Amino acid sequence: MAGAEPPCALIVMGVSGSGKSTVAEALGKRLGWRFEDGDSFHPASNVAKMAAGHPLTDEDRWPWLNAIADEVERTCKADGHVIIACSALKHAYRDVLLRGRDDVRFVFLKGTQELIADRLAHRKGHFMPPELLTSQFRTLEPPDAGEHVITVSIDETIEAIVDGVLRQLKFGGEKHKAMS
Ligand SMILES: Nc1ncnc2c1ncn2[C@@H]1O[C@H](COP(=O)(O)OP(=O)(O)O)[C@@H](O)[C@H]1O
Ligand SMILES: O=C(O)[C@H](O)[C@@H](O)[C@H](O)[C@H](O)COP(=O)(O)O
Repeated sequence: MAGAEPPCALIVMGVSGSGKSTVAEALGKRLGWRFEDGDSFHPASNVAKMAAGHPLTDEDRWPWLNAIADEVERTCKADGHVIIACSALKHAYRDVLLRGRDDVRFVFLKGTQELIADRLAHRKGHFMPPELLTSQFRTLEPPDAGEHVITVSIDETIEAIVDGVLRQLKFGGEKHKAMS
């Protein structure tokens, strides 16, 4: 079950605009872990579809999720560490990402649609149209405690969010700096 072992991978999850890329990158810097943006694992067809304002289907998402799961598996098998930003909206998606591993932890960025819509309205240079936020919330199945998830409110500064995650992970950045 996820969470029984010290993590080799963290997956920062939540709807579009919840702050996954920003938080995951900052967390990666603090931990000395490699950061990967899940967006870069999408086939071009998925990006084009979202950019045109259409939500992805499960069929669109399986290959993308499997590509991210491959990356997690490769890293953990090589005794590396990685932090990945990936929406991981449904329970079934998170199961695909985990592949039964117990050394991968999810970090759920929780916030209201109102706050996230406001952030998306100000985000520049991203393919994802803010109009897809409603469908993201409709698709979202918030993780439950059995998924060993760390849940943090996004209504904080990035630094406070990162501190909160590290506290809940029960380690500070220093100890893990050399482990990337
Ligand atoms: N805690 C925060 N406080 C203020 N702005 C934030 C915070 N987290 C993210 N942002 C901003 O919100 C927007 C969405 O964040 P981003 O990391 O791109 O989200 P995601 O990767 O989940 O789509 C960006 O413009 C980012 O700078
Ligand atoms: O499953 C999905 O519908 C998409 O993957 C979506 O959840 C993801 O968020 C996009 O890649 C947009 O990118 P941002 O999350 O960075 O806005």
